[in-house]
Order: sequence, then structure tokens, then C-alpha cells
Amino acid sequence: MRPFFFFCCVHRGSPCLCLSCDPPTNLTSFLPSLHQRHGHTYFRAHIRSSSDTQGRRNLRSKIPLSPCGKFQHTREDRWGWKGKDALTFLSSAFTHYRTLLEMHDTASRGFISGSCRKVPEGVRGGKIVCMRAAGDTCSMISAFLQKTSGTRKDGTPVPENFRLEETTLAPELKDGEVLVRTLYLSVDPYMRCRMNEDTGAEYLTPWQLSECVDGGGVGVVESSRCTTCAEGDVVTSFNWPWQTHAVMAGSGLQKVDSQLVDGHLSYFLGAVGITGLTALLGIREKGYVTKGANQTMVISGAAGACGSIAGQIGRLDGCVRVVGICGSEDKCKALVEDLGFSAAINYRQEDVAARLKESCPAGIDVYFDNVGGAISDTVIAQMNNGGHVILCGQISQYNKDVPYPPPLSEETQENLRSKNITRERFMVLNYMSKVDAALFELSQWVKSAQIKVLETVVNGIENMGAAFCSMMKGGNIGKQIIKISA
Ligand SMILES: NC(=O)C1=CN([C@@H]2O[C@H](COP(=O)(O)OP(=O)(O)OC[C@H]3O[C@@H](n4cnc5c(N)ncnc54)[C@H](OP(=O)(O)O)[C@@H]3O)[C@@H](O)[C@H]2O)C=CC1
Ligand SMILES: CCCCCC(=O)/C=C/[C@H]1[C@H](O)CC(=O)[C@@H]1CCCCCCC(=O)O
Repeated sequence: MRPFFFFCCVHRGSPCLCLSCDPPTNLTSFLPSLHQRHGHTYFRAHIRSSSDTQGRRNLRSKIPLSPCGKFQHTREDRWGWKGKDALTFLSSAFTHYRTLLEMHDTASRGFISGSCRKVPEGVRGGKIVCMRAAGDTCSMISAFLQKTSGTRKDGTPVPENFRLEETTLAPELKDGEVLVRTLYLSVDPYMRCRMNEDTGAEYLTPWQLSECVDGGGVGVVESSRCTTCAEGDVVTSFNWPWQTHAVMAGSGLQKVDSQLVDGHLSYFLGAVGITGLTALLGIREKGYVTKGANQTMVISGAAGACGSIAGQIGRLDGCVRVVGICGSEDKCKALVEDLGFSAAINYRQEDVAARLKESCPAGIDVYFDNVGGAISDTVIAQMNNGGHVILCGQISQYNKDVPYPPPLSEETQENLRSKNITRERFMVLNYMSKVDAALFELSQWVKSAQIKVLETVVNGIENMGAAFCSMMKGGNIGKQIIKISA
């Protein structure tokens, strides 16, 4: 929905409430339907007073507005309530302001006291910005990183590392900007590294304590002053702020085609997004899978976002055995029964070396490594001569103070060298020229159910921090998604 602005002003001696919209199109059809659809419209208030040295006050209030009167055309780009209807609205609005201002700001209190029969002296272009028209969703909530003892480079992240703030969006868009409503946000392992002052990876910038946290997101354009984005477009970005709404530069957003995912827009953060691409391009660029070569592939972190897709692609690309390693019985069951893995090993309960011997009788040719550490040492020890390790990630090391990729043990280095095993670092962002074709391929596989998609969806921005921490400990099956709005 397009944001719009009400201006309180004196119009020929009586208060007038005007509505302005940029560009001023579709107002006639838009306004009547507003109340029909939502019953109540909630407003967020900005007000400017002559005694307010900081200029603008954000009152952070919701003002229920009852349907009243009919809109009148007052100027080419303005529509408004006049006379009695305007007074009714202003009266309730100012009553509400007074309560809030008494709580918030004694300096501003003077100008709203007294009668609301006329616009009080001192109010200069007081402005009420409509943020949202549906129930409680009018706030813009942002998530910030905060220090807690023990969680910097070494240590497990906790939900208390994140705090929420409720703020108001700047109402006017500048040239090139768009207002987006966030639909889904992603939490990803690399974010643990962004919690550190030194991320340990040259392409990752640290999150700043006072700035809104960002990452992968998908949303819908609600209004636009950017030539490349239009209202209703579905867009995505790697640098989406953890906010319910955001004003962003249109040039930083990629438009996506909902048909690619049959309307499952969260897939743009997973199977038909960065983690699907990581699985596909990682295998294609570094896995050297050859049809008819009788290869066995092992995947660690196999029930996660990348791993669950990688195993299915390994099979589709021609591996005869695909074995997953993951952290629970439920995950093992999902891999074998739902995704068609040949076998699955629960590393928390089983002897990984013994189970690998049993489930990979011809040895291991390709290893899609998501976790590193002891699990990877064990897998590499059972790899065949001329095998290939796809070095995708090392999540078992992200809570430690080590560089990326972390150093290998002498024994594992010797295994790689003596068996001529390649172990090349893979980074999906280095293959952006191949992304369009790869996304199409993933989309076709998903649509035809040759690839099944698993997701763990949590609702609400207030649960972002907890969802991130849970994913880091294995709380997810498939891609961890946070649904922000419908
Ligand atoms: N190179 C690239 O371009 C990219 C790399 N990655 C990397 O891929 C890997 C997977 O990412 P993604 O699919 O998004 O995340 P996942 O969906 O796989 O979630 C993380 C999973 O890691 C597992 N895990 C956590 N701690 C450990 C541990 N100590 N030992 C073993 N497993 C652990 C948990 O599953 P469980 O219950 O099995 O323990 C958890 O569910 C990460 O290492 C990430 O950094 C991701 C995207 C792009
Ligand atoms: C330091 C550990 C990194 C391990 C590998 C990994 O998880 C990489 C993930 C990236 C993947 O290539 C695609 C992504 O979305 C991940 C990186 C995102 C980069 C965003 C950069 C944001 C910033 O730093 O400003």
C-alpha cells in the first residue's frame, strides 16, 4: 500500500485535514476501499511545534480513525476532510497527542493544551503519517546487535545479542528510494562471523552495535521513486535490514519472478536462492561429479538449507550413493524417507567412522563439507584417491576465534596430499554470472518435485535472534526462514 500524508492546516479559518499522495494517482479508488477493507485506520504521528527545538517529535502513537465524511478535492494533488469531519478527527487526534506528550515531553505540552476547536497556536504544518492500515502492524520494528558478556569471537550466540527497537520510517521517499514491506528474512551461519569485530573473512563486514542488523531478505515494494522498481514488485537483497518495513535504495534490490517458485516466495532465500545456488554451483564447480562414474557423495550438515539440496542434486547429477551426516534422528529420517538419500548418520549418537564404512562400501569420492572439524577429518580419512572436497562452510568452527577457513590437522593435510584429493574453497558469490541459469534449473527441479524443499518457519521479527541461535545449534530442518508479514 502506498504511504500517504495528512496535513493539519488552517483553511479559510477552519481546520482542514488534507491528504497528499505522491504521485497523486488512484486516490479516488484507493481511499473508499481503505475503510471497507480495514474498518479502522491507524496513524502514526509526527508533529512540529514552535517550542520544539529539535523540530520534529515522533510520538509513536496509534490513533484509531473512524470512517468519517467524504473526501473533497481541495487542490490538484490534495484530498481532504473539511469542516466538521476534520474537527472530529483533529479533536480525537489532539486528545491522543496530549496524553502522549504529557508522558513524553513537557516542552511541547503547551501547544496542544486547550481547545481543539481550532488548530492550536504553535503547530506549524503538523503532520500525521499513515504507516499502515491493518491492526497492529503499523510499527516498523528493527533488530540491532548488542553485546552480552561472553559472546564476541568465542562463544555461542544467545537471543539477548539482539534487541528490537520500534521506530518510524521517514515518510517521504527521495529519488531512487523505495518503501518495501518485508515478507521473509533469512538467518545464516555466516552471520555469526558478522557478530565479531573482525569477521575473519575478507568479504564480510561486521555488524555494528548501533546499526540495524541486515542479511538476506525478500519483500514487496509498497511505493517507489525508483525507475527500476514499481509498486507490487517482489524484490530481494543480501543486505536487507531486519525491519518490518524499510526505505531502501532501489538500485540495491533484485527483482524476482514469483512464477519461479510458484508463489512460495520464501524459496528465494533458500532452494531457489542463495543456499540452493550454493549447493548447485558448489557441486558443479568443485565436485567433479560425472554420470556413470559410480561415485559416492557424502554431505555434512546434510539436513540444513545447503546440505538438503546438495544431496538431492548429487543424486540427480549422477552419484550412485548419497549419504548425509546430521544431528538428529528426525533429520536422518527426513533425509532418507523424504529426500531420497541412500543413508543418514546421526553424528550426535552414532560412530561416524563406523557408519561411513558401512554406508559407503566403495569409499567416498565427493564430500560436500558444510561443517569442518572432527566430522570432516573422519570423512576425509575414508575418501578415495582423486576425490574432491567441496569446501562450502565450516559451521562447527564459527563460535571459535579462528580464521576462515580454519587450519586443518596435520593428519588430514597428509590424507589430502597423499591421496591427491582436491579441497577447493567455494564461494557462491564468485559465480554470479551463472546465477540466472542456475536459478532456472533449481526452479524447474523444485516445480517438478525432483527436488523437495524443507523449511523451518518461525513467525515474527521479535523471534529473529532466537531463530538465528536455534539454527546455529541445529534447531532447523531445511532452510530456517522467519516470516515477517503476509
Ligand atoms: N560457500 C558459500 O558460498 C556458502 C556457504 N555456506 C555454508 O554452508 C553451511 C550450511 O549453511 P546453511 O545451509 O545456510 O545452514 P544450515 O541450514 O545447514 O544450518 C546450520 C546447521 O549446521 C549444523 N551444525 C551446527 N553446529 C554444528 C557442529 N558443531 N557440527 C556439525 N553440524 C553443526 C546444524 O545441524 P545439525 O543438527 O546437523 O547439527 C544446523 O542446522 C555453513 O557452513 C555456511 O557457512 C552457506 C551459504 C553459502
Ligand atoms: C566466514 C564464514 C563464511 C563461510 C561461508 C559462508 O557461509 C558464506 C556465505 C555467503 C555466501 O557466499 C552467500 C551469502 O549470502 C553469504 C555471504 C553474504 C555476504 C553478505 C555481505 C554482507 C556484508 O558483509 O556487508
